[in-house]
Amino acid sequence: MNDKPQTCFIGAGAMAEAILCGLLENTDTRPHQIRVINRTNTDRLRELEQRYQLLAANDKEETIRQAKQVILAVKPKDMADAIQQWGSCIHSGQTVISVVAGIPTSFIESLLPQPTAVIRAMPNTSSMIGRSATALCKGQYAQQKDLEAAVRIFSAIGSAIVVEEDQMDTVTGLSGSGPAYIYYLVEALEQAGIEAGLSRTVARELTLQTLLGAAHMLVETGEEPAELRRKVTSPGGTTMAGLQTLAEHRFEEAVAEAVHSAKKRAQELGRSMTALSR
Ligand SMILES: NC(=O)C1=CN([C@@H]2O[C@H](COP(=O)(O)OP(=O)(O)OC[C@H]3O[C@@H](n4cnc5c(N)ncnc54)[C@H](O)[C@@H]3O)[C@@H](O)[C@H]2O)C=CC1
Ligand SMILES: O=C(O)[C@@H]1CCC=N1
Repeated sequence: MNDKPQTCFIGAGAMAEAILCGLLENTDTRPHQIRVINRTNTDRLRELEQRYQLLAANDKEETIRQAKQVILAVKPKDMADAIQQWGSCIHSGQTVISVVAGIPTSFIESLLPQPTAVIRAMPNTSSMIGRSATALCKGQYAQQKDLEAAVRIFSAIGSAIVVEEDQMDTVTGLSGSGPAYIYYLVEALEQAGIEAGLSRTVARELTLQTLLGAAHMLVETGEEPAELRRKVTSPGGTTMAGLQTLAEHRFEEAVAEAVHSAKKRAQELGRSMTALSR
């Protein structure tokens, strides 16, 4: 068995786990081909290694050097430190894939010792079950084949779509953060059901199946969401009353503002990093 790491994660948090779990479940990547490195939390590393049967990265520098892909999955504020700490082990024969919100490929390239292929990706936590919506773009040294290899990785954990880098912050606000908006909606629906007299179990079951049914309707019928919404809404009926209340509470504006605020935050994170490196 060739024990050389194919993929080395720098950062052992929720996102690294979601991606590695997806890779193991949905591709032919084997546990011995993955290594994970973090800063200090060895308990967390042992937990991931045990849970997914990974080999430990005993010599961290050598592990990074040997990996075909290095996936950067640290918090944006830790990015500069992480690249300073590990960047000297990264070389031009590798591809660096960053899932870090807001951080431009040019920033990563500028801190690496050699011109290196950098791919920026924005997945979401549904990678855990092979259902991420990921958008990707490439930096100045990455070739089409590097982008395609990254697309293959993320296609294995959901859908993967290539965009221009100037769209990545918008993507972050929409599909990177998106699962949280949906969970918030689920919480709100459930809570409303409970307050109106349903048991928690009944409210949960009805909410989840409604969410799943609506998602499948969108995918399987291919109809426009507005058209599907129209079909639920009988004139003078119950849905119309509910939708009117949502409109009165400026539902659409609230969602648009949420995406916009998340995008703005991604831009701020990017700018603060770029300023730090000057
Ligand atoms: N959570 C999400 O839904 C998504 C997160 N992202 C991005 O993924 C990145 C990671 O997010 P999470 O996994 O949620 O964060 P997290 O806080 O759960 O994990 C971050 C990990 O980085 C490690 N770390 C920090 N500094 C390090 C260093 N110098 N060397 C090695 N490891 C270091 C920490 O020990 C920790 O294990 C963030 O940049 C975020 O923007 C992207 C898409 C979705
Ligand atoms: O909240 C965050 O910053 C990360 C990026 C996209 C989703 N979660």
